[in-house]
Amino acid sequence: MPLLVVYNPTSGASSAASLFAEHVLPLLEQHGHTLAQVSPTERAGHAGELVREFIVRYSGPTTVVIGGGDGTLHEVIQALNDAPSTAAAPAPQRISFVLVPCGTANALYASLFPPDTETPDGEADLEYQLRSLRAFLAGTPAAPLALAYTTLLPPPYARPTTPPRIAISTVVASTSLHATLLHASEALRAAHPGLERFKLAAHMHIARWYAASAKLFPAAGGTVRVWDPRAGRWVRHPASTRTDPIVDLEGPFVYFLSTVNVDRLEPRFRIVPRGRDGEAGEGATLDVVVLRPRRDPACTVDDDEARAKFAEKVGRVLGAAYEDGAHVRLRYAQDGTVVDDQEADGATVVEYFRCGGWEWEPDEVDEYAHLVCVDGDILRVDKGGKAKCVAAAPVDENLGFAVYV
Ligand SMILES: Nc1ncnc2c1ncn2[C@@H]1O[C@H](COP(=O)(O)OP(=O)(O)OP(=O)(O)O)[C@@H](O)[C@H]1O
Repeated sequence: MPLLVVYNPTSGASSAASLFAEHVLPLLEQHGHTLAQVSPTERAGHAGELVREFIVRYSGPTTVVIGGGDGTLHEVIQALNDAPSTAAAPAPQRISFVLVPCGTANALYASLFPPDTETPDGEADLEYQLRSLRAFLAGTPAAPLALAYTTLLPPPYARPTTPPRIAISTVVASTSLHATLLHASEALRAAHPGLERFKLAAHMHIARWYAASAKLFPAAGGTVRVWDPRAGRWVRHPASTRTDPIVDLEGPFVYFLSTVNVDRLEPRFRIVPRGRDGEAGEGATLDVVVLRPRRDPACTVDDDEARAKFAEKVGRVLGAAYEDGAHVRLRYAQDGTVVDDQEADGATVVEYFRCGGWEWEPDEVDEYAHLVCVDGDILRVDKGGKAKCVAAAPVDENLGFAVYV
């Protein structure tokens, strides 16, 4: 099978070039692999172009050794999906990735290879970075990746001129705080190349509420489920029945984030702690984490003071996500205090859903509610439009994307 090596020398701490020259390429050669092509990316978008050109030249199943973060993988998958299907294009084949994590967050890699809890942040050792490569060298079969397809729908009164673009994620599709902070964090990249830029951006926007409504759709043939921390299992959402399975969520929202394939967005930020525990036979699903201030019994008005008070609770929730996903256990006491106590009377602070898809309809007046993040790319819903996201799994083992684990 032809082997393409692509790495993004600018991702994360800009260490990909030396990692590949000193370790990745020598290891591949020592194991007898012939490298059909080795290409560092030269600009944004280049990784996708390189992989597209490669599979036109070498038709058939392909393995790509990819060095970068989640954004680099996203670019490749997006470019392959956007490629025009012409008679001259090769028939689609499975593409398998060897991931070499060189990015800032490396959410997919950290989820596939959860870091040792004893290892301090930022001190992942070389052997840890080579685990997907070692799996490939050992001949382990690649595991299929689920995908999420996000579409921006125009307002119902608009006459569509082009078909809506579909954005594909292997990690995250989000709105609200997460989309806003990813948008804001890009401006901080030069000054803060590490993970701290996400915390800085979160701090800047943590008191913002987002005016929107959302719907959750079940996975094929099922119902929308919600995590019950008392029972320690998924249960049917009370509003989702076999005959009427759609769950409506009214805003305002603070957090609305959905994932596939992952249980964390950074090595320690385990925001969807059940995200790697798919259940057999349930098809492709999304894990969705939602924070809505109106669930807080102390949050009865909407003014600056209420938002500032709720922001403290948001900080507590996001902090608990760094404690092995403890945020999904937090509940409100009667007075709105956030407690880690399953005997507390109130609702869970976080709503943690498992579903097949969602739809997000921002209020026209709320600019920030129009932002959608798809694996780090920021999209904007048209005024009067909606975003829709659905989960999908490869239909057979010869198609789609897979990763060596
Ligand atoms: N040679 C290049 N010069 C500048 N930008 C590049 C180059 N090659 C790729 N890029 C861009 O760099 C962006 C960031 O890469 P990537 O997402 O892999 O790293 P990261 O953001 O540090 O990691 P993560 O997404 O895991 O947080 C990519 O979206 C891509 O568009």
